[in-house]
Amino acid sequence: NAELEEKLLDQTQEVERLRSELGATDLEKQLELLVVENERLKQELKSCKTSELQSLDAAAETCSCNHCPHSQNQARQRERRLAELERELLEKTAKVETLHRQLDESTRCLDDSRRKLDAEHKLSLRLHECEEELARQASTPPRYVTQTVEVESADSQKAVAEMQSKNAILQEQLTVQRQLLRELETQLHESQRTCAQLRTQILVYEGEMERAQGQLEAEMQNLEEEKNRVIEEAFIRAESEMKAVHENLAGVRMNLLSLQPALRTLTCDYNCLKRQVQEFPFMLDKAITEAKQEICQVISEVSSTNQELLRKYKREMNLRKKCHNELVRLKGNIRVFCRVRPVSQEEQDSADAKTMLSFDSDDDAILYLSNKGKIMTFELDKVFPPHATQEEVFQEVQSLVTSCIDGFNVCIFAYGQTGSGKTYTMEGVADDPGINQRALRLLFSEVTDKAPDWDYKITVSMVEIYNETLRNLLGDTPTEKLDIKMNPDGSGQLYVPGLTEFTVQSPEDINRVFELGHMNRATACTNLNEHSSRSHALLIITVCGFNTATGNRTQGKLNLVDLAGSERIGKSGAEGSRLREAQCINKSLSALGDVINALRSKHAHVPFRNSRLTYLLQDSLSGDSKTLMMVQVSPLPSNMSESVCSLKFAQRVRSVELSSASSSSRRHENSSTSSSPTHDSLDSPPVTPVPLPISRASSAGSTLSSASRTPSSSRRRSQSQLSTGTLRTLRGGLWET
Ligand SMILES: Nc1ncnc2c1ncn2[C@@H]1O[C@H](COP(=O)(O)OP(=O)(O)OP(=O)(O)O)[C@@H](O)[C@H]1O
Repeated sequence: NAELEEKLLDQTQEVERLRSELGATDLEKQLELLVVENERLKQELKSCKTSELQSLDAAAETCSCNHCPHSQNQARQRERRLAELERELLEKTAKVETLHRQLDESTRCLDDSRRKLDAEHKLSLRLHECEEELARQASTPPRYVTQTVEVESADSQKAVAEMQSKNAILQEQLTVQRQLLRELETQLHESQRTCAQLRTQILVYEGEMERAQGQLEAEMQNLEEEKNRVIEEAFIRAESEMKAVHENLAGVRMNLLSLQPALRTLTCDYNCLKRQVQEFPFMLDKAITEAKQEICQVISEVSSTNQELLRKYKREMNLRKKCHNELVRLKGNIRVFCRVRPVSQEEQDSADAKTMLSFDSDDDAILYLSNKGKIMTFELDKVFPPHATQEEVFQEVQSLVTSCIDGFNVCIFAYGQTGSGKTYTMEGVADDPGINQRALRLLFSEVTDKAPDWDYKITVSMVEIYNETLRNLLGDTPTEKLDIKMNPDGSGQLYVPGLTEFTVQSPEDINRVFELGHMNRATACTNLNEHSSRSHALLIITVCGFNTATGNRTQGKLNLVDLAGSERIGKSGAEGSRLREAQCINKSLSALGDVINALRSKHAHVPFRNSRLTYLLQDSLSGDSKTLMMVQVSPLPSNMSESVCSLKFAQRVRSVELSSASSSSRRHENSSTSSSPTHDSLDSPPVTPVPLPISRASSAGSTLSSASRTPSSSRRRSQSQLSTGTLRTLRGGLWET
């Protein structure tokens, strides 16, 4: 037990030593100091940075050349340096944090050691109690004898055994304590080593911080110097600028002194102007009143002049109309031109190329024809040689075309055998158009020129007559057959139900009309060339005018007709459909011949109704209408007999005087209407009696401006003539007389 006590004492002392050693370590103090120092450094760096930035800002403000690249460069360098210092500080802070963590670890170890020491302390207390117990027991008087007895007694043996067991427990505890002590010693060593390392690191950091501080101070020194220099420079510059400003100020003062008299003059002028402006409204009112009076006077003068001019204009218009009518009367209402087509390239190569036609160089109305050794002379109104251009031909017909603007009905035929150039003259080719296109364009440009005094409306219809059947070439269904009917309104006028009338409002519309007409004509047949030779093509242009100044109205109609080929196909022994075609062509051409013959012979009855063609053209063939027949002639010897026929027919037609026949014919045929303009007195303008308006939209269809009422007997006569052979009528009537 004594030995045990001794050992316990030693242990206790050792524990005490260790406790004193571990109780207040320098490490904790040093770390605390280090943290405080670190904080201080941070604060210092922060304040240093702030003051540096402030001084830089102040320097930049005072320096007027803060855009100077040198100072900008320095500022950038300083900023970089500050950023480096900041980075270093951050690194150090991180290291301090690591040290903190290590210190925490050590503190935790110390806490463990403390807990173990507490347990040891408790054990030592317990040991102390045991010792006291032992001492107490030792102080009791020795009872060796008794004890011997007692030893041998069961109680003493029990007590010894208990003591021994207690002793064993204490021994065990001592072993555990020793073990603990050894561990604590190891930990202490470890802590000491860590402490030494931390101290070294702290020393290193302190050195680094000192170095950083030194750099910072040096940097601040530099910045201070730089600031002073910049301030100095700025001061010098400000001084020089101030000097310049002073000089300017002196100049401005001088100017101000010299400007003062000018200002006084200007003020005077301004006052003067102000007075004038105040007076201006009164002057303006006065001037306006005077101007109004003058304008009223001028307007009344102009209006009286206008009235006078209008009266003169009306008188002149009447005079012009009269003169025109007189001219037409002198020239004859039916005019006949002849056009000889050129020999084509293919024909030139053949043996038939030799032309039998010749022209009079002094008279453009004479054509010579050599037939069977005889020279025949034909006198017409105009002969166009093969080299005549489309333009030259149109020049001759354009006065007729424009007369329909004045309210006349005009009819232009192209007559001749197949291939003699009728279609070329009327329709022309794409790059060299014929009379049709040129006429429509001319009418359009003329009526456009007459605006705004005249308000015109041009409408166009296209009709084909094939085998005595009328077809609407501008309609949606060109194959549909049209009929000529008496208008049910009792006016006695003819009309064509369903005939399309296209209003032309622009030059583009003209192209559209011809394209549509051509397309519709082509769709209804297999061979367009052949079909066009066997059918009559009519372009009907109506021009309605209204004079906005005089209130006059006019309506004229222009019929442009490309007739079917006139050759004697009936003699060639054609059969079937060709024979029917020939009969229909001959019927309509002979009816045309009959009509012209009747007009020429001043017959009381003119048989307009004998064919669709003459029936349709009735208003343009009678009265004061103007008719032009363009006889087309082929120059080839093989076509000579047909050319002779065509030219003879043309010469007979030329002698017809429409106007003289008009009165009687109109009496019988056109009792209800007249196609010619009315001849008024000198004072009143000519007013054309306008037939019923024709409208494309009207369901009733188109109206023909005159109607004929052929007596039934004459109609019967015409029909019988047709049935016995129209060809004979044509040849026997006009053609071969
Ligand atoms: N004055 C001319 N200049 C140049 N070529 C012409 C002239 N006249 C007619 N031709 C040409 O002659 C040919 C026949 O002309 P076109 O078709 O006009 O005759 P047509 O009398 O209308 O015949 P059809 O009765 O068969 O319709 C066409 O190739 C046409 O281009």
